[in-house]
Amino acid sequence: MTAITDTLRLALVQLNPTLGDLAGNAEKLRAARATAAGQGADLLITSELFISGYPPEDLVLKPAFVRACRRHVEDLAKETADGGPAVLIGAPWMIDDKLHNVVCLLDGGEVQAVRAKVDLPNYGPFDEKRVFTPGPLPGPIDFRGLRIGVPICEDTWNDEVCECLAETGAEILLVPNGSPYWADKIEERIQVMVARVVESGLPLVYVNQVGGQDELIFDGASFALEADRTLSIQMPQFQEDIATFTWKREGDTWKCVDGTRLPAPGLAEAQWRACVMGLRDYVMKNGFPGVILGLSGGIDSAICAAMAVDALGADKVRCVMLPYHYTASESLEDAAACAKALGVAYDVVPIEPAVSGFEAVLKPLFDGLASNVAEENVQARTRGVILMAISNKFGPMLVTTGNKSEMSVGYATLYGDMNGGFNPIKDIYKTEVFKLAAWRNTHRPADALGPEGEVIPERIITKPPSAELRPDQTDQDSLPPYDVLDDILECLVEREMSVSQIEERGHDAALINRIQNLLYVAEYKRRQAPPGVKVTSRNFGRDRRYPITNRFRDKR
Ligand SMILES: Nc1ncnc2c1ncn2[C@@H]1O[C@H](COP(=O)(O)OP(=O)(O)OC[C@H]2O[C@@H]([n+]3cccc(C(=O)O)c3)[C@H](O)[C@@H]2O)[C@@H](O)[C@H]1O
Ligand SMILES: Nc1ncnc2c1ncn2[C@@H]1O[C@H](COP(=O)(O)OP(=O)(O)OP(=O)(O)O)[C@@H](O)[C@H]1O
Ligand SMILES: NC(=O)CC[C@H](N)C(=O)O
Repeated sequence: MTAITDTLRLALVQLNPTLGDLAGNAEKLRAARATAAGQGADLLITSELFISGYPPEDLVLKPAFVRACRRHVEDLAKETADGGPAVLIGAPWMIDDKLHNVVCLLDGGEVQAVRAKVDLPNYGPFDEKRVFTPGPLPGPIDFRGLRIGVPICEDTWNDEVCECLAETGAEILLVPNGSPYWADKIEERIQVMVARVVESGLPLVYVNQVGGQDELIFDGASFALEADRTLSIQMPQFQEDIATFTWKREGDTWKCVDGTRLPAPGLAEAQWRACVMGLRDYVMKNGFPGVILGLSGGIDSAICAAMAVDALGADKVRCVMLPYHYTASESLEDAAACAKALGVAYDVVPIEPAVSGFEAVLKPLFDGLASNVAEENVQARTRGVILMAISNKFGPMLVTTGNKSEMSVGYATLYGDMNGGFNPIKDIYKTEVFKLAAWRNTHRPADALGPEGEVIPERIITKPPSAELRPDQTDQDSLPPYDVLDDILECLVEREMSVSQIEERGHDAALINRIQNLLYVAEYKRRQAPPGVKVTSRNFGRDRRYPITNRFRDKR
């Protein structure tokens, strides 16, 4: 092992670990280390809590799990006796009977140093104070003569830890992250990291996890900032990568001399790829052979089918059209055209006999009563029963297709179209669904498994949305136009604005009050809804945790 005097070959390892698959994650690390060794690396840096996967949530409250994580890290440490690259790897770790979120330096056959995370995030999707104890303010770690500062993710979102590392002699900041994606997150991260570089005067290397973990998407996009704030490395977004770069000592600072910068995708592509990655990893990591979904000829199921094909390939996606009396002939044509464009298996299963059966059974109870939402919901639930039967019989997971606008106002039937295991568009408002569908018809991301060209027939995008649960129904019979609804919802959900603030944007006060009421009342439905991909700064699920029983209404 040579001392690091003037040159450091540093491998940035952004990989997709599977939560809880300790042996699998350790194997991934071994393979990455072999690759990095081939690239001449002295040191590998991986993402936060790499051995367990991030975020492990309450799994770390199980002592057997924490012990197993440690065993795997100690085994990996022994393997560094081979004189190859050293490793910075994260793990849940007991220190003096307290559980910490740490990074270990593995080198020369041993765990050379352990650093605990100081700043435990407890907002938005994060809940770390619940399970971890904060560590003391750290000093640098001596790595073969180089003093490396290793703040862990949230430690860099405030100034204290990096300042302490700089004051105690760190020469470079190496930051393992478990930083979830949401729209415009790359810019947010870079802004925050630039502030740390300016305050500390140190170069900073930022390595993030890749992959979907339940609701959260980790988008990689690791990067490095020079001490003068130059962005010298930008790694790919939504993709695993291992890349080794050379850092040279220049005077009293370190500079990357061979950095490369890959352009990040634009917002539409990023949102699409996040939804696709979330669905793919949910399905694959939970061991499903594929997915099924009800394809209605409407836009929500069409976009979900396209995302599923991009995620898994057409041979793993089965679509079922379940027509009833109110299904327009255009819907049958559009669903068939969409299935054909995507190249998926497609069945038509009329629900009339099953709905008639329910009506006959209910007749003695409902006799003489006008038909209403009860009968409408029987249609949605009949579809749900049939789709779940296919899922049970053949094994694929049912994809749930409700967008964020519908999830907000409860415009979906419990145990009907809310059935399913996972929802790729749960955090996408309806107006964005239209835009993304049009975007995908003209763009195909490099890692998409679906075809080029129009995958969502134009008429599905242009016709008025309808649940087709009664004659001539459209969504706008009971909801305002989606651009109005979505603006009000975004103000209420993402920005927590008051009714009077929203009114100042030009919306009608009575309408805002009605939407607010629908939003609060639908909390019970959201608690029973399947999880889905988070792509905004505030999703339903991990982020927004409102009470179900709640009499508060903001009044103008
Ligand atoms: N706080 C609470 N905690 C627990 N349960 C609660 C509850 N409040 C009501 N409930 C129960 O929930 C049930 C009512 O909910 P649910 O049965 O779902 O029915 P509901 O919400 O009354 O009706 C479904 C609505 O979604 C619309 N929809 C359906 C299907 C597709 C689409 C679309 O285009 O995407 C739209 C449909 O037009 C209708 O407006 C009742 O049994 C009620 O007792
Ligand atoms: N005729 C149908 N055949 C198959 N699936 C259906 C049918 N009608 C509804 N579904 C399923 O139920 C979901 C909710 O459908 P609905 O038509 O009520 O409203 P939506 O939210 O506007 O969805 P979409 O835009 O997909 O029609 C659909 O996305 C689809 O998965
Ligand atoms: N794991 C963490 O500490 C992540 C927190 C950080 N603010 C982020 O979103 O990137």
